[in-house]
Amino acid sequence: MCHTVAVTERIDHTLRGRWTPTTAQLPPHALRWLRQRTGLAEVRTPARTPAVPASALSDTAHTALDAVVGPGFVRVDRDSRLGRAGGLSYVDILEQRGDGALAVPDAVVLPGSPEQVVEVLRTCAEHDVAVVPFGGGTSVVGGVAALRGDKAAVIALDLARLDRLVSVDPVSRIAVLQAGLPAPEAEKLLAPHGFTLGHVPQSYERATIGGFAATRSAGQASAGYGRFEDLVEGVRLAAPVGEWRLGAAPASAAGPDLKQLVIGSEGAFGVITEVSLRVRPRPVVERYEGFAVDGWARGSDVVRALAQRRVLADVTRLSDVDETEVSLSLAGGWKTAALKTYLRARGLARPCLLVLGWHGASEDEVRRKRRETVRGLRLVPLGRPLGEAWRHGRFNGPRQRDALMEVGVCVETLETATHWSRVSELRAVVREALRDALGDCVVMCHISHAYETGASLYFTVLTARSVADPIGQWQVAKAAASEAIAGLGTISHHHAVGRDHAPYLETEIGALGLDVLASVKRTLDPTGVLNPGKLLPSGLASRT
Ligand SMILES: Cc1cc2nc3c(=O)[nH]c(=O)nc-3n(C[C@H](O)[C@H](O)[C@H](O)COP(=O)(O)OP(=O)(O)OC[C@H]3O[C@@H](n4cnc5c(N)ncnc54)[C@H](O)[C@@H]3O)c2cc1C
Repeated sequence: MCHTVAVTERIDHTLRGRWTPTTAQLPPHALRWLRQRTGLAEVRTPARTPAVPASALSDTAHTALDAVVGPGFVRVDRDSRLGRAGGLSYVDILEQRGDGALAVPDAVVLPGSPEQVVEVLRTCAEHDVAVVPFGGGTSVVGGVAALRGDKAAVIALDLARLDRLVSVDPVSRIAVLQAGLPAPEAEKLLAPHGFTLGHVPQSYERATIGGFAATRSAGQASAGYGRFEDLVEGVRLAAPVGEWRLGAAPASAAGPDLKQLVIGSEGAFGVITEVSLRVRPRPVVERYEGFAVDGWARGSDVVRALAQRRVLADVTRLSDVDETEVSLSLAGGWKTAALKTYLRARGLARPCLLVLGWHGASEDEVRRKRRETVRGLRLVPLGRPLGEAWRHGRFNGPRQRDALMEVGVCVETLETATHWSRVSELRAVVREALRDALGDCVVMCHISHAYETGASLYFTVLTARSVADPIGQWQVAKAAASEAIAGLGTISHHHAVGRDHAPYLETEIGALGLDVLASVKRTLDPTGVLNPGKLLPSGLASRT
C-alpha cells in the first residue's frame, strides 16, 4: 500500500456553466485525521494534460452529420471533445488528470430536435460511427466513456439542445420534458405551473431528464417522491431503425410493460428524446431534522420499521457508525465536540446519525407527517440545525472528493441494495472485501433509499492513493466488492451498469437475461452503433 500525499492541480468539472467550481479545502484537523487513519505522507504528482488524438471522423461522415444538425453543431475542436470525454467516476477523473488512457470522442454532435436525433443515428449507422448519448455526463460507471467498439469513429451525442418543456397537463399532473434538460432547468420550467419532480440526486446540478430515465436514477427524496422510473408515464425513443413511443395510459394490461425496456437502457437501445413525467405540487414547507440511534443494527431496524409501517420521511438517511464518526471528525469545532459529549451523556456508545426530512403543503401537514414517522421510536433528537446542515451541504460530495483527491486520497463510492434479512450481511461482506483489497482504509456506509422489503447500501471508501498505479488500485478493490455483492444484492441500485458493471450483469440476470437484452438491441440497433461496451458486455449484441 502506498502512503503518499499528492498535491495536484484541480480539475474543473464545470460543463456548460453547470457544477460549482471546487472551493472546498481540507482543514488541517481533517488532514491530520486522514493521515492517522490512512497513513498519508506528502509527495507531489501534478496532473498532466491528457492526450487528444486527431479526430477519426471521416469527411463524408462529417458532411452528412452537418447536413442533419446544421453548421456549427458538429464540433471537432479539442475543448468540446475533451469536455465530453468520460463521466465523473474516480477512475474518469484520474484519466482526465492524465493517469491512464482517456477515450476522447472524435466529434461532439448536438441535434436540435427528436427528428434530428433519428436522422443522426441513421447517418451514424450508414457511416460506421459509434454514438455515445451524453446528457449531463455525470455517470459514475463509465456510461459515457467514448468507446468505439468495432466502429471507425465515435461521437458524443450531446442532448443539450433538447431543452424544452413540451407540455403540461395540470389535470392529470403530467409534464412532457425534453431529454437534455438539466434537473435545475426542468424545475425552473415546472415552477410557474406549481409543480415539481421532487427528483434530487447528488448530481442534480448537471444531470438531465434523459440521463435519469436512461439510468433508473434515485434521488435523495426517493422515499417521498419515488425513484425516477416511478415518475415515468411515457417515453419517446429515437433508434437507428426509427422512432418508438410508449406510455398510452397510467396503467395497462396490454402485455409486458415495454417502457421498462427503455428506462435503464443506458443509451444502448436508443436515445430518449422526450419523457412524460408525473409531477407533484411544489412543497410549501420543508423540514429536516437530525436524530441519533445506538448502533447500525438498531438504526437499520428503525428504517425498516418506518418503511414497513409506510411512514418513511420523504428524505430518510441513516449513516453507519463509521460514516457518523467521519462526519464529526471532519467537521471539527466546538459544536461537534459539544455534540459528541451530548451523545455520550445520552448513553450512545456507537452513534449512528439519522437525517429525516418532510415536505408538505403546510406546517400542519409536515407536523402530522413528522409525528407519524417518529412515533414510538425513542430516537435521540439532535435538532433542526443538524438536518438543515445536511440539506445545505447535500451537493458537496463531489467538491469534497476533489479536495481529497488533491491531497492524494483514493476516494470512491459504490452502491447496492438487498432485502432486509440480508442488509447487515451484505454491508459486512462489502466492508471486508474493500479492507482486504485496500489495506489501511476507511469504509463508510449509509442507507438512503428504503423499501418495505429492503434498502440500498451506499459505501464511501477513503485510502492513500497508489502513486504507481492509482487506477489499478481501485479496480482491484471494485472487483473484490462486486464479487462480494454478487448473489447477495444487486450490482447497482441507482448508478446503473455502464462499462464498469457490465461484466457482473450476468450474475444478476442470467445468460438468458443477457440474450433477451441482446435481441432487443439487435432489433433497435442492428449495426450496434449505440454505446458500445455499455450495459451489455462487449461483443454480446452481435451474438446470434
Ligand atoms: C457526484 C455524483 C453524485 C451522484 N448522485 C447520484 C444520486 O444521488 N442518485 C443517482 O441516481 N445517481 C447519482 N449519480 C449518478 C448519475 O448522476 C446518474 O446516473 C444520472 O442519472 C446521470 O444523468 P446524466 O444526465 O448525467 O447522464 P449521463 O452521465 O450523460 O449518461 C448516463 C448514461 O445514460 C445514457 N444517456 C444519457 N442521456 C440519454 C438519453 N437521453 N437517452 C439514452 N441514453 C442516455 C448515457 O449514454 C450513459 O450511458 C451521481 C453522480 C455523481 C458524479
